[in-house]
Amino acid sequence: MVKVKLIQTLKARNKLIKAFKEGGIYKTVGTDERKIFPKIHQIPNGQYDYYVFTLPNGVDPKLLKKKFYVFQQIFGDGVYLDGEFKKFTLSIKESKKIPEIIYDYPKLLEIIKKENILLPIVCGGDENEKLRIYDATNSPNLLIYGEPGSGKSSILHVILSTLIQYYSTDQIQLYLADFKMSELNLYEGVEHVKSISYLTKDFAPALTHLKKELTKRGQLLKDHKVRHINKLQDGQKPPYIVLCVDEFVMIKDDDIMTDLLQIASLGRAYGIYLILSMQRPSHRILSTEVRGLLSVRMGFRTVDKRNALIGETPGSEKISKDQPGTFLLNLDELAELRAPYLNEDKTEKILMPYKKADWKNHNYKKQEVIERPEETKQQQALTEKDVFADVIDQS
Ligand SMILES: Nc1ncnc2c1ncn2[C@@H]1O[C@H](COP(=O)(O)OP(=O)(O)OP(=O)(O)O)[C@@H](O)[C@H]1O
Repeated sequence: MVKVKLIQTLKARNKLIKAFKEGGIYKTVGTDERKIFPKIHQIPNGQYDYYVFTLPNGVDPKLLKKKFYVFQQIFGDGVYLDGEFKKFTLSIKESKKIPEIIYDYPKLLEIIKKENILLPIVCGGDENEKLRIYDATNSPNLLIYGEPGSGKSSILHVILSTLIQYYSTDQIQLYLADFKMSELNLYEGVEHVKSISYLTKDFAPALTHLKKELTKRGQLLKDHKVRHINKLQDGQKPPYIVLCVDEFVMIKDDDIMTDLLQIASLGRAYGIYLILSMQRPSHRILSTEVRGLLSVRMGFRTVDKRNALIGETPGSEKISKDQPGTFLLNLDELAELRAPYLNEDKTEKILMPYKKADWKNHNYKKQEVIERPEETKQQQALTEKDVFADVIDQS
């Protein structure tokens, strides 16, 4: 037994030396150009899954970054290097290899009903293929990010098409924005969809409409002396609204951003929920204010550790390219999941029965025309304080 362990340790050590050799990570001394490799302090064993080593004086630490691909070639995609000047840790993460998850609506429905979920956001399955669905009425605003090809579009189809199948048009309305003009056009014609904006100039009026809707809903809650639309009786309850913005980073207009944040900050009580998707989380776009509003993150494979940290799913940079659709869910705690896979063709088939020939884009405008004039006058934005100041909480 001891002998087996010794052989494994030696093998692991030789593997790292091989990487040092192939990457030229050593210094040479003497006329015979003897190689001095980094000093290895820790080797993966049953207890640790990482190496610790220090560079000999005179070896440029930048070399490690430059030759990182050599570590990847030898240890695989799950390898990760941490350290700055001399001491480094090389972690070897065995990917959990969650098998591909088939999109199975009846199975999802069973879970939604069993767990009594009001606004179901489907996430995916864990290594035991146990499916996770959370309730957006508790965790209202979601951020999805990851590099191209990591599985963002597929999860959006999973989330949206589940909501479309689960709810009638009286129960949910979707406002979509697709600034890449590539992912969401297949939702055109679906009766639940009120608006699909491909340009920010079309999106601004949709947000203005939603702000008016906030005001109306605020008044409704005030009139009924309740704090959440779920507390209203059936028949009084307005539909849930899901606002989904793909490539949210393309919003360069400050006014639009302000409107979006206002909707997100008040949306929870009013039944308006936000889903944002982007490739690379950055501090510029994810300001402290935006981050404070996001209650859930789905971090698909990110280009590097920095992006993963900004998004708040540390480790999503280590997700293997061979496992598209795998992501870290940050909701209470971090969990590794794989989304069910839905491509465009399958989504198109699911959506077919919900498409209407007389569908018009931005048809919320029609709603506004039939609004009574005294309602339209009261359009200044309400704050939560305005609405609840004199309300006795009956919730
Ligand atoms: N959940 C999944 N399970 C298995 N494979 C998946 C999954 N999601 C995506 N894939 C695979 O990865 C490919 C890319 O997925 P997808 O288009 O969703 O990525 P993306 O992050 O939206 O990329 P882009 O930003 O370029 O649009 C798909 O064509 C599919 O082969």
